[in-house]
Amino acid sequence: MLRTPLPWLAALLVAYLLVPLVAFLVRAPGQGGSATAAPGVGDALRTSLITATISTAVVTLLGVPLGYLLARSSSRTAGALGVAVQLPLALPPLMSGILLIYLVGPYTTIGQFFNGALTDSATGVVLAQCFVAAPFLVVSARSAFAAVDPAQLDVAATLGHGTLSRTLRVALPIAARGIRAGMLLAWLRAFGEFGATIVLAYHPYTLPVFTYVQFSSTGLAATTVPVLVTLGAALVVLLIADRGPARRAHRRRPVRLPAPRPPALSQGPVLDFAMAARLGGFGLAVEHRGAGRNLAILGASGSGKSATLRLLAGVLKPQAAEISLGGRDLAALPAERRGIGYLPQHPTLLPHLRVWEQVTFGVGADPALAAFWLDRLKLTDLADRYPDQLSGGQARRVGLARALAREPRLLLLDEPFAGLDAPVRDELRRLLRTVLRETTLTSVLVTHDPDDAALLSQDTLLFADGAVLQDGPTRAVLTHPAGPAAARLLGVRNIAHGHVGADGVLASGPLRIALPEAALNTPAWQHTKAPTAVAWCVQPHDVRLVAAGGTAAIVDDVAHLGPVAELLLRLGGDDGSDAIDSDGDAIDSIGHTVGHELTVTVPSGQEPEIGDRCEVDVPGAAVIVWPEV
Ligand SMILES: Nc1ncnc2c1ncn2[C@@H]1O[C@H](COP(=O)(O)OP(=O)(O)OP(=O)(O)O)[C@@H](O)[C@H]1O
Repeated sequence: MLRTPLPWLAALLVAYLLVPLVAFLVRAPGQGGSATAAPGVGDALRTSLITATISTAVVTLLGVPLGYLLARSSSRTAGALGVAVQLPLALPPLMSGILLIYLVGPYTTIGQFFNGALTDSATGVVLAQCFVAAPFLVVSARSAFAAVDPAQLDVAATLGHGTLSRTLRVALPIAARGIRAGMLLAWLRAFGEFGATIVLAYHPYTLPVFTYVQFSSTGLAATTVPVLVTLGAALVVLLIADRGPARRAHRRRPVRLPAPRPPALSQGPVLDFAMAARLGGFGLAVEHRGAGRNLAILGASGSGKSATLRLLAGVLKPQAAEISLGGRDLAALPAERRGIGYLPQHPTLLPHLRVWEQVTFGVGADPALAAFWLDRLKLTDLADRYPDQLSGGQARRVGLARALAREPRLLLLDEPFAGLDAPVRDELRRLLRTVLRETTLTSVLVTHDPDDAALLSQDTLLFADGAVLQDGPTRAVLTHPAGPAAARLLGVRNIAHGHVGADGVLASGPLRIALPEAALNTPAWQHTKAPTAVAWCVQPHDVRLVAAGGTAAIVDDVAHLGPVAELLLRLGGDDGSDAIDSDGDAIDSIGHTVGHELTVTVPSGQEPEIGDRCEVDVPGAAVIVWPEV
């Protein structure tokens, strides 16, 4: 028994559409004699086939650019235009014909210019068909172009392709399926057009007009042949369209790779930039003065990391920008002339190209160099594959090979490991580290993971809400974050508030930590006077469990993380001292006996049980303190 009414509803519509056809086909043989009563059917068929094909060609030629422009523009004019061009769909075709009379009728300027040849002629038939069929093509083309990922066009720009080349080699092939569907609809609509045609061009007869004339002069029986012919022609076109282009892989020969050539090694140029941009309500201002060749940008989601890369790539318009790469000003150049390799967040391989065609897609890409990178990135065996035959990690590697095959001066990588599982991520990270070391490439890597920064950069820039929090050598940034927000971005677990007394002792909840002289001998402390309100942090692996002489704590949780166990300790036991939550803000402990929480890691096997009492020591040398502002 069917549990849903959906099949019934669908079956009802199918029956409604097909039963008249079946009834006609059942009765048609009995009216076979009427075939001789339709002597003009051949001419009408020819007229319909020719005019429908010409109309489809015309609306395709004009409608594809219109669909492209409508899809790419978000202006109000484009929106209004998009609605207006669909008007013929809403009008009864007869009225469309009447409207056309006002444009090309024999008494209009255009009509007189052509001596009335635009009506009652094959040209008139084409004009009528174009009017009613064009919206089908425009709407299909617009949706097809709207589905093209703008990042694919951005990447093509960074690969050296100008506007026309991007349209023809990226947007058009990707939208081709939708455009083909639109062409089919337009052809069928033109082939079946009656209302506008009969007003604008009664002669020469098209099949629908011929059928109508037969019906009104001789009766139903005389329509059998024209209806059969119309059905046959439409069926043939539908079958041809349904077959589509032959499966691409079967048509192409296997790729023969040229002998590989390694990249020429030269010292990577120094990158400096200062840029400002506005994205809707989001403002971005970022500056970096490079020391190392490889920069990592770390920041929370939505902080402006990808926007920074897009500004560097030249695919996002800045309010102001200075970008100097080895002393050369990039900001004045369009994306296609910046000589940049850009890997956006999502793989942006072109669905119609095989791996080999992808990696040689860039303008000026050297096939020998492409072959080298295919080999180095372990892609040689995949050279014949299409993107939908690759895994996520393989697709990222192809994107990387494509960027490298043009020998870029600067490589921009937007979260290249996002969404990959741990082994694939580790392999790709190792490969990338090797590539950066071997090529002396200058690079900017956007990531959420401090480990990526540690492995793949010499400089790190921390980012929050569109502004720079900290910029400096990676080792210094990772070990000495400039403030609690920077520490939080780097994944530091124990961040809290407290006071440093004149004796240099940090008091925070029940903890008393003697700070070394060096911790307070920094520029940040020069204008402060004890006792000073501070924020502070310590890494879990720096905190020690001690047998005696430490701060009392209770084990609240134990997580086993392979070689180490991570403990969540509640400090102060049950003495009711001020509590500090995990974000570092003091919270009222009235009614609770919760102490200051601390996360600690110990070698696996040495961890206590949940609920155990223990004592902890926080070494002053491992603590970072920042005066509260
Ligand atoms: N085309 C746009 N129009 C309006 N706002 C935008 C546009 N693109 C990005 N934004 C906004 O700009 C801000 C920064 O976006 P961006 O993509 O640079 O963030 P991100 O740091 O890379 O984040 P994630 O790590 O999640 O990728 C976000 O608030 C986002 O909503």
